[in-house]
Amino acid sequence: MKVGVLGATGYAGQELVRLLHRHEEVKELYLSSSSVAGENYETVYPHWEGQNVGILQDEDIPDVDVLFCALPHGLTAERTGGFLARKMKVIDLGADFRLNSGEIYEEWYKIKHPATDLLKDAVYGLPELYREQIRGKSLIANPGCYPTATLLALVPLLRKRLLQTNYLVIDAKSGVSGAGRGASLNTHYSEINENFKAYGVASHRHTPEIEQELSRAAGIPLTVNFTPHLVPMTRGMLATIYAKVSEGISEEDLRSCWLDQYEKEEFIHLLPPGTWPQTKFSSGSNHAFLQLTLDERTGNAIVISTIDNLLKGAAGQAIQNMNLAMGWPEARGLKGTALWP
Ligand SMILES: NC(=O)C1=CN([C@@H]2O[C@H](COP(=O)(O)OP(=O)(O)OC[C@H]3O[C@@H](n4cnc5c(N)ncnc54)[C@H](OP(=O)(O)O)[C@@H]3O)[C@@H](O)[C@H]2O)C=CC1
Ligand SMILES: CC(=O)N[C@@H](CCC(=O)OP(=O)(O)O)C(=O)O
Repeated sequence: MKVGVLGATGYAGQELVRLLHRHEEVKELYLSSSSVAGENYETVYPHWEGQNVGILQDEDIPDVDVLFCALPHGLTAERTGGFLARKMKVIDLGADFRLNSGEIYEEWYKIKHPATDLLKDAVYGLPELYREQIRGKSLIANPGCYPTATLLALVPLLRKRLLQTNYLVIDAKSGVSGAGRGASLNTHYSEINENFKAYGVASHRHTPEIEQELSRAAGIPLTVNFTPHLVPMTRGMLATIYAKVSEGISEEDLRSCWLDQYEKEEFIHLLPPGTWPQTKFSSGSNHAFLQLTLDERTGNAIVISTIDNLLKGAAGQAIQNMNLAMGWPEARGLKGTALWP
């Protein structure tokens, strides 16, 4: 099995390399970079010293069986038609194929979608919710990290009509690695350390992605209030969600709906009542943790989920998608719990 990674020098790319390097099916790995082709991978990431990962190639990647694209949005879609014509399976960790509509993409991403004709061929790659559609697919849109944390919590409940659709509030926090490796004013040390801030308020690009998938689950168009925050930690994501339950629905109904959906899932864990998700439960692993309560005074459910933004929120989920697309056991190469403490 030959695998390629475009954007291998980024944070999501590096996590892919870590997972692919130990994946038993992967025999040849091609790593590419637009800025440092010709360098050893260890030069970019010295912690890879002695592992012989190889030399970074330019973006003219050879034919591979599976190609992961871990590039900024807009750069993958323009080349995807060519990759598919060469019979490669493409898994895009960016946002280019997540939205069904080129117009909505343009509205939120502020660029014209480079390949709207391919949108209908893409599947939204959240395995626990769309497993059968992903199997054998050639073009997979790996979900965003905030959408992953949100959809895992809400989609089963909306599918079963246990929540009202007119009040969904998603208050989410991310570690700074979610913003990638590139330096920026908003993410450098003295802007982040001992600081905590909201950003993208009522305007974040993940809003239409969350709304698209929740509307699909609910069977009617809905909107959400979604507010992301940056917290002074490196990795991890925690979403606290407020939702009004449907008439007569109890906490037990919500829990048993989750149990029906997730009891056989290797990576999704329903915590025992009273134990609330912590980002460290997921850190360094592909596991997600969920908990909820029904606040009887307000009639609102409070739902909390946590994932590692770089794993279940990016590279880990992408490997799950590769395994499904190739017909291998879904957890191959993804075993292991979080680093603790
Ligand atoms: N970080 C996260 O938690 C998550 C990230 N994602 C998505 O995954 C993708 C990669 O993200 P991430 O690894 O965090 O980002 P990084 O900024 O860390 O990496 C992006 C990589 O893309 C390459 N690249 C190629 N062309 C360009 C270009 N024109 N401008 C900038 N970079 C370029 C760069 O490598 P080089 O210069 O060597 O070519 C760079 O290392 C993005 O679409 C992101 O939104 C999705 C979910 C979570
Ligand atoms: C902390 C932080 O900056 N996070 C990123 C989301 C990372 C991600 O999932 O981005 P894509 O949808 O582009 O793949 C952001 O808010 O833009």
